Amino acid sequence: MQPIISIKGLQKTYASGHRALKGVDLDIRRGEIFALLGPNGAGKTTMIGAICGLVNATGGSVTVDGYDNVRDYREARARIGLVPQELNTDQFESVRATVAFSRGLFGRPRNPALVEQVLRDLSLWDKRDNEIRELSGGMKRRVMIAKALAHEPDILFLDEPTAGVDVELRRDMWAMVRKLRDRGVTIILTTHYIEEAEEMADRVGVIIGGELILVEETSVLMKKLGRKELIVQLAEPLPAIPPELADWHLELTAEGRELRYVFDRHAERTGVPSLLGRLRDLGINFSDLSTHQSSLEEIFVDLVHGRRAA
Ligand SMILES: Nc1ncnc2c1ncn2[C@@H]1O[C@H](COP(=O)(O)OP(=O)(O)OP(=O)(O)O)[C@@H](O)[C@H]1O
Repeated sequence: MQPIISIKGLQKTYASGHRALKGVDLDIRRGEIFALLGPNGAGKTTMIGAICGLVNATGGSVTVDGYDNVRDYREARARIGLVPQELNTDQFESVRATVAFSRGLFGRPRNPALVEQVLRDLSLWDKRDNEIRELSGGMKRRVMIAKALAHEPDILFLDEPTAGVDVELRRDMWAMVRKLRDRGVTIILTTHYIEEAEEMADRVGVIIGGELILVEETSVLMKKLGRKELIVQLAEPLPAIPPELADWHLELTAEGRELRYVFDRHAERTGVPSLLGRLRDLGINFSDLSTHQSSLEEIFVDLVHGRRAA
């Protein structure tokens, strides 16, 4: 199937000279939930802006459902709903009018029943006549989503949808995202949280320093990220790893005082009990054991180094 969004060599250099996107290639599949994961300043918002035509790319191209997002801007943009990180709406307007107006902006005919449905889906119906400024922060976020959905887009972008929201809103947000996906809407969200990507996304892209360094099915990525390290502090230093321990592919560090074993924390058999049993059989005593789970930051660093080495 033809991808719904096709990004080729996308570049953005800001007037300051900062290269926020360094040639990104990516195809978004029709109907998937795609999470763009990366630390602060990685280029996530710039990338969304460049796809939606809000940021002028300095190189490359983007097609949305076959429409070039510069040449055929209106056609491309009409297919996209965008929920930005920041609130950008008239604070004195009512909730219902805001959402209905947004539909009109895309040249869609009036459809009060649809606006009602969108407001109900987002638990905003009771607030329909309130002015935006009277709403709580969480409610305002919901309005931004309603606004993005008012013209029935095929693609929804959510820029850090759960940054600073409470548990209830987060849960509602995910329920809504799943419902939209079931209706065939393609969803692209940005996040700092690996757990969020794990829970929600079909695929994950990792962006660092303006480069998309990895795109992977979530299940495959989680396997890679599930690596954990066991460190065995030895009572007596070893000159070398005994051949009887070859199966575990250990590393001997700290001048022979530590054995390091990397395992998959999701695996049914981690190999840890058998390793400890074998150490005992070989008469290798240890003074302490500790485990270490890679943090997202370390994983990012590893990915970047791995890429440089390659
Ligand atoms: N208008 C601008 N002018 C100059 N530099 C900018 C501009 N907008 C963003 N940048 C820079 O481009 C880089 C990428 O910013 P961007 O907002 O895309 O990152 P992000 O991954 O969305 O970060 P965050 O997770 O913090 O939202 C950052 O270094 C940022 O300072």
